[in-house]
Amino acid sequence: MSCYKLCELQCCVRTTEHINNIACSYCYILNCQICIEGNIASGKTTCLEYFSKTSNIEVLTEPVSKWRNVRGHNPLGLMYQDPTRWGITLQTYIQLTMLDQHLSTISAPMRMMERSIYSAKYIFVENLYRSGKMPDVDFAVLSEWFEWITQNIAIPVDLIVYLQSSPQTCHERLKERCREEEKIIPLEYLEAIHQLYEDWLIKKTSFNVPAPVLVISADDDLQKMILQYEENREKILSGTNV
Ligand SMILES: Nc1ncnc2c1ncn2[C@@H]1O[C@H](COP(=O)(O)OP(=O)(O)O)[C@@H](O)[C@H]1O
Ligand SMILES: O=c1ccn([C@H]2C[C@H](O)[C@@H](COP(=O)(O)O)O2)c(=O)[nH]1
Repeated sequence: MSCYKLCELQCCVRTTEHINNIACSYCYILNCQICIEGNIASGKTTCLEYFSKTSNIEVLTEPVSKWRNVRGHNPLGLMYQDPTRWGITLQTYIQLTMLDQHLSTISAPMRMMERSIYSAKYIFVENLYRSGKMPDVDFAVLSEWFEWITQNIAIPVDLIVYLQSSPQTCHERLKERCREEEKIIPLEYLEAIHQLYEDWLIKKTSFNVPAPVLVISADDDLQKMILQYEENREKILSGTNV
């Protein structure tokens, strides 16, 4: 369905632009794609659950169940047990599933998606490589795939919402969540992921940032987080950081 049709159907708008078959400013808003980024257990899924109650928003959480079970195999668990052997296996599959999510047909005027193909590469692959746990050849092959994909396929992202949390908070929440595969994650792992996120989205010194960034501090309790989401609702839903 074209954005014009979507706009007309959802909002009964028939602007001059539509009559002339070009996208009006409303159409652009109606095709907004927002990625929620942040460390492990920073509260991304909880944030998405909150916004899923808003009408006209499609929410896509990370397909973690697929990463834990692909045809009876658990690449997420294997990676945590032996990152050097299984890092490429997990990250190749994550790259595929994230691409699939980015390209899937949008079923609402606005989409909020957990992480992105960009953080899979710039944060998690990079961390495996920098920590010496991904062999050069695996990193080279994954990088070739990533570059081919991003140079040949349009992956629209309008806004990145960065849930900025301290690694200590994430470590506490991770222990509470108690996902079997993640029980062995030490604080140092979360510190490394945090640093990569900060370099990418705050300092902007490491990799290309594909969209404007809205930073929300995520160390607060759930009630305060909801207040922050409400304070930022308009910015988030209009797909801007100003
Ligand atoms: N603001 C918060 N305060 C306390 N606990 C939280 C908060 N947000 C999320 N949690 C809890 O922390 C854990 C991780 O949250 P989750 O949303 O799954 O994080 P992520 O999707 O970023 O990995 C869950 O058990 C969740 O209930
Ligand atoms: O590219 C990626 C993305 C995620 N992971 C890991 C990190 C966590 O253990 C799970 C899910 O992440 P959440 O932050 O809890 O949503 O997947 C990875 O290794 N590589």
